[in-house]
Amino acid sequence: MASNGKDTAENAAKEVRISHTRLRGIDVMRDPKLNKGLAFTLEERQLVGIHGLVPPCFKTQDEQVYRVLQNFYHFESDLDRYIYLIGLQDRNEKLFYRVLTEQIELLMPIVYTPTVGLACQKYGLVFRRPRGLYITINDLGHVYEILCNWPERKISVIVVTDGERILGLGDLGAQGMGIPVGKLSLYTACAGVDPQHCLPIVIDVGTDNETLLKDPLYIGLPQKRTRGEKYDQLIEEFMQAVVKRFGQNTLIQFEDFGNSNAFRFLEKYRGQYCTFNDDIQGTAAVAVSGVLASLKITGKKLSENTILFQGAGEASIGIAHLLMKAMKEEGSSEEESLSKLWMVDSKGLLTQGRPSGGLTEHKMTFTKKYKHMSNLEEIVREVKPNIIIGAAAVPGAFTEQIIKDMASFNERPVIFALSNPTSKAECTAEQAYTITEGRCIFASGSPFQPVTVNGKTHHPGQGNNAYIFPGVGLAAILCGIRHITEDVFLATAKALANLVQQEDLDSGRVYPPLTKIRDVSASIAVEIAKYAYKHNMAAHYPEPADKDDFIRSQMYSTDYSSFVPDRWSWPKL
Ligand SMILES: O=C([O-])CC(=O)C(=O)O
Ligand SMILES: [Mg+2]
Repeated sequence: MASNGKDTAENAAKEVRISHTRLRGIDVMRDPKLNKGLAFTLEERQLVGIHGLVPPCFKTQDEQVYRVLQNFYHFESDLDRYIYLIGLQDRNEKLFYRVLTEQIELLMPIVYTPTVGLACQKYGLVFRRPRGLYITINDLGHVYEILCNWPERKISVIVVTDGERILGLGDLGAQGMGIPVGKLSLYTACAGVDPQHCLPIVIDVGTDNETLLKDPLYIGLPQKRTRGEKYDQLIEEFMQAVVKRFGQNTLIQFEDFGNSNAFRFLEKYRGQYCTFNDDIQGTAAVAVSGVLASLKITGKKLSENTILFQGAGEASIGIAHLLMKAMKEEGSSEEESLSKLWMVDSKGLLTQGRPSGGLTEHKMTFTKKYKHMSNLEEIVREVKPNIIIGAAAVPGAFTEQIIKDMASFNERPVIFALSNPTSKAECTAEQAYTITEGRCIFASGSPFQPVTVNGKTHHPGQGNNAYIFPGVGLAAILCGIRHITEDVFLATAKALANLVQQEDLDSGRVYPPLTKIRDVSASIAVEIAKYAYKHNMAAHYPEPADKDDFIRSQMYSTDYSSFVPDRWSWPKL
């Protein structure tokens, strides 16, 4: 794997990275990609003309990391920590990624869920420097020109949102920008995708959030959402413009779109572009992986489980379809698989012709010929699931009674409270472990602290798509995968489940620890690369013989580059 940037003799002996730039003087320090702060050597300070602009002392990157962490701990609120870290990202990118990579467990809850959710809600206040690209409905007909304004020419991955369903927090309009920014930080921290090749984008078509519309600090178009044909035209123009500007192989990740748009665009674009929807497919892969790993504890076959979903939106529908695929591989018929998957939405159990209505096409697949019930506690008692999955952002939906009942008809009940951020979780880790007396297999979308019950400490796993998109994306970029199929996500779910160790299972975790996420993402990328070449899905040739070596060698290094005199790239003085 790429070096973690420690300033050791061992690293010094490795290749020296060289910065080529025509910038000189203060501009070098103002460029976060080049800036090294106090780590510029005396020679470099003289060479680029910043001697005297930096205090006369020299620090290693290790020493800088120490200072960053001291600052980090000094702040009292997570929002302040978020602002500090984004500030660091704006000043010194290598240092930011070095700290994020090394301290992923500590910092991921800040740059990602849950704090990023709060940051989006307060984006007007948090806003310092713009990051990412804003394309509005008023730019219809000019999207390509806006993409051309982006300073980088080579872009490998775009995360795009229209802000309509930010985590479980609802419509945050243009303030949803925090999400693509956070997701792309993880592309780099978890999978080593060069930050220069990442582009966060907000499609701003307005917001229906009345509070934001009245908020003088709101950063987006202060108008109601444009929907219908004009909106679709903008998305269509955007997709075409991306390919025109950055090429056919640019990976476009849809993130936090509203339900019907998310499904529509996935169907429309999946066969045409290199694209996926993280909330449908990424979440599906991570949840299915958790379920597959849980089988190692329960000793059951997948198809022997009855699975109940609280929610019938992007996540639940995506998970259910991927589970069906996995059950099919196990030998179950479609009918048998469907009989194991039960769904509840805000109007109750999905039953055929239910009086409360509200059955969209996607939900229809999962309706049962069954009496109609609307109370989740009642439904749980009736259906007696082995696995219960919450993904509707209804905090507290898994009541004490539900958790108790799950523990009464299962030796090891599987309880996944996947809604984000933490405030939207269906139950807390503490509730799940204490009420089931430590017997449950628990995972949550946002992080929870370990819980000790009867002297045994349980480490809840984080069933978050962060385990999926960086690795899948890295493989897609490096192999030039044309279209990302459902099979890729099933292969990813299996690859992730296979990385779960016995010691993880023993500590109650159906995911590898977050501290290993960089290695996990690389391993997933290797598996997907093998899969892609085997199934003729990769456009980049020649096929690398040693995919492990190839993938890991391409990962971004957080080591500083050196500035050396370069008679070709330096202007005459
Ligand atoms: O961002 C996250 O933590 C997971 C996710 O995609 C969502 O909740 O929408
Ligand atoms: Mg999302």
